[in-house]
Amino acid sequence: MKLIRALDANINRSSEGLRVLEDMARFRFDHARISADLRGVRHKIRDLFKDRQSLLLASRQADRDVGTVTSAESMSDTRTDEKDIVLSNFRRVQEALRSIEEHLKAIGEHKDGKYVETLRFDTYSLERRCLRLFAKSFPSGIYGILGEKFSLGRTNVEVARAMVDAGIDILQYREKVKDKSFKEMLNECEQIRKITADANVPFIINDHVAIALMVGADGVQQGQDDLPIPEVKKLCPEMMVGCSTHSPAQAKKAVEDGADYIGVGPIYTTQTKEDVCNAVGLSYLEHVVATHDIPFVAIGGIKRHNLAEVAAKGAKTICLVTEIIGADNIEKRIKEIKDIIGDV
Ligand SMILES: Cc1ncc(COP(=O)(O)OP(=O)(O)O)c(N)n1
Ligand SMILES: Cc1nc(C(=O)O)sc1CCOP(=O)(O)O
Ligand SMILES: [Mg+2]
Repeated sequence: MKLIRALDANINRSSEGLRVLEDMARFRFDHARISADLRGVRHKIRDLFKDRQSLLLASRQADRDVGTVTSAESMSDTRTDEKDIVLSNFRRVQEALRSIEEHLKAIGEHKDGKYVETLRFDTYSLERRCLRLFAKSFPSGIYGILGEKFSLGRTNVEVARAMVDAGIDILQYREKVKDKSFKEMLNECEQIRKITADANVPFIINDHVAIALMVGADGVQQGQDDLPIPEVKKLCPEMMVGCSTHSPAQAKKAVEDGADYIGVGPIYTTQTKEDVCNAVGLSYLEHVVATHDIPFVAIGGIKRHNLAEVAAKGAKTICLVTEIIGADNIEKRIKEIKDIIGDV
């Protein structure tokens, strides 16, 4: 009976921890999928013991639990940091599942013990997914975009390395060279993923959702003629999904669709993008600043000579494509840009 009592306590402990995590994913991060997956683990534990409910209840003797004093005096009630709450609840759940596993084995229920072990492993990957939610914030500063056509003969990987070394704040892989295969792009993105991950620089992939998933990118960029944002969010629930917009109506729709950030442009005339619409000017930027809370990046024709006016309008993240990748000395160019932004 004493072993059953330990099982009962740990089933409750794991369920309580999972419920806290579920609510955190659901209400704090609006993340339906992670919340549902956590609920799935909780239900699987309950289902495993549903035929043993009366035995578990009969074993329960909370008033005689020698551990209640210690747990009431523990530091858990002083936790305030959200990440700390997530981490400690995962610990709690994993320890409880481990205890359930061992006690099931001790009463000869090896198969069930093994099953609980798989649930514990599930919680490790859920923990990684939850922690990524805290990292999903859009940086301010310089947004760099790669593209070999404009890189003066340097490879995307070489340019990425130079940009990261110079302190780029966020980097997008955008390769429009027609004769580059998916395999080649994947290979480049794998290398750039490593460079950006080591330097803690968010890495976004333009257009190609599959490549973004395969390399574990931090985000994916979609334009008006690319995939619908709600569908991409379903495919990449833990990534930042950026939507390129060129008008107030498109910005409104992107926000409604659940984009994590929007591109706002082209502010000035640009030759870098084919079939681009006319420059929208600073007025569209002003509209976004005045109307929306969503993070955004100003883009299109931005150079050193007009950068200050873009920043002065309230753009906190600014993208310069050819001004950076077309520079002979990328490190020097990024430093010049940082100096201009720093002065605004
Ligand atoms: C940050 C950012 N903003 C806008 C775009 C343009 O995206 P899209 O309209 O899909 O055009 P292509 O880049 O695919 O030619 C972007 N890539 N990044
Ligand atoms: C890729 C892209 N998207 C744009 C948009 O307005 O959506 S403008 C653009 C190209 C910007 O390049 P440059 O800084 O060299 O002008
Ligand atoms: Mg696109």
